[in-house]
Amino acid sequence: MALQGVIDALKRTTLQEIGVSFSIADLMKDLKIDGNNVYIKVFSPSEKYHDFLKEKIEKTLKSIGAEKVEVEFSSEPPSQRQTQPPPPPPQANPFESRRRIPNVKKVIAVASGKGGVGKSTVAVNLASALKKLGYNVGYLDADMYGPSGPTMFGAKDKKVMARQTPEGDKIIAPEAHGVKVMSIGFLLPSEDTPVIWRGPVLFKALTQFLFDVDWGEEPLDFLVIDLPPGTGDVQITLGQTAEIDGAVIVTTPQDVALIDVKKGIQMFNEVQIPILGVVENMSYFVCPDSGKVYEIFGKSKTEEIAKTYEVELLGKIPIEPKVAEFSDLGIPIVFAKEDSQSAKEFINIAEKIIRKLSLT
Ligand SMILES: Nc1ncnc2c1ncn2[C@@H]1O[C@H](COP(=O)(O)OP(=O)(O)OP(=O)(O)O)[C@@H](O)[C@H]1O
Repeated sequence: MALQGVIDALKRTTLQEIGVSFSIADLMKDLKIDGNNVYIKVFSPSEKYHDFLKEKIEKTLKSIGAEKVEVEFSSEPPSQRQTQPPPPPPQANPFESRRRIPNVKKVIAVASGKGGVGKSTVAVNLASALKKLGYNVGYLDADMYGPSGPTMFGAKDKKVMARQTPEGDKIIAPEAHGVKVMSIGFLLPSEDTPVIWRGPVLFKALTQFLFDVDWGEEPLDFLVIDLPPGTGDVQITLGQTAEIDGAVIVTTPQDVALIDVKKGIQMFNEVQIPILGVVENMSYFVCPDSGKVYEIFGKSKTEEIAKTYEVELLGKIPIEPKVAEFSDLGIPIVFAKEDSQSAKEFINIAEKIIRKLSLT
């Protein structure tokens, strides 16, 4: 089989079914042809798509005469240095197809390596703090598996409307506390509906969420995206499809959470999203009677980790029962109690992020 014929066939094999605009050739890291036998290595960070990609590659190559097709996967994106096959086409890096989210100046993703560390609380209050500082802000709850944003913003019962535009239908983001809010939670029939997102459906829903929301007439200064916990498909899809200006990683001082911080940092480096810094949540508790500070989860090692990975520790949020109480009432602490320690910390963190992003 001729090398060029194989490359051409792989270039023609697009992956629109899973919502991406590149072809198999764009993902290719290695290709060897021995008679009618083909060995190919492709970039695919998520195992979920391995069966789909393998089947697609086999079908393509067998249709042009291959007998044996061996497919291997790599989580490393194709590099510029590869010598075999010949230099990739201009679109070789999957991150090059990233688009800017329309009508948004700066996009911030809030992530955590582990569930339950207060990522949504931080994302909601960061958006609120930016609003309080005078910016036009949107909040996108991309936690497809457990959307809590609408509750925390007191926006659970908001109706979501759509409008037709020359670029297609747009979902209009309702407003809560002056912040434009969008969440998959708005589109589910009830809070208890289990959402089972499988590969291609997830890609499509997330892409729509990222690009088809009407955030209002004025461009947003900041869009805060609340990611699901962990380092899975949503994060990778986001990294491949949208231009994110910076990521914030939320953790708690426990060792187990910190292990996941390392994973989070590595993942953002892999998907080439700059890290703005780490926020340590539930850092300490101040006894209201004595004013004594208790480090409930033990001595924090977040600073050490941040130094090792050369990321900034943006701030430490204390455990304050009011944070949870107001969250349940649908009023972010930044709006509900601006003199609380947590609210002050959130404002400090927002100011640091504004400074960092205005430099990029
Ligand atoms: N600093 C804090 N002080 C007191 N309670 C807090 C604090 N931060 C978060 N909480 C509470 O902890 C719980 C978990 O927080 P949250 O839902 O923000 O976590 P999460 O990391 O987003 O969780 P998940 O990964 O499940 O989406 C909530 O009840 C929240 O109100």
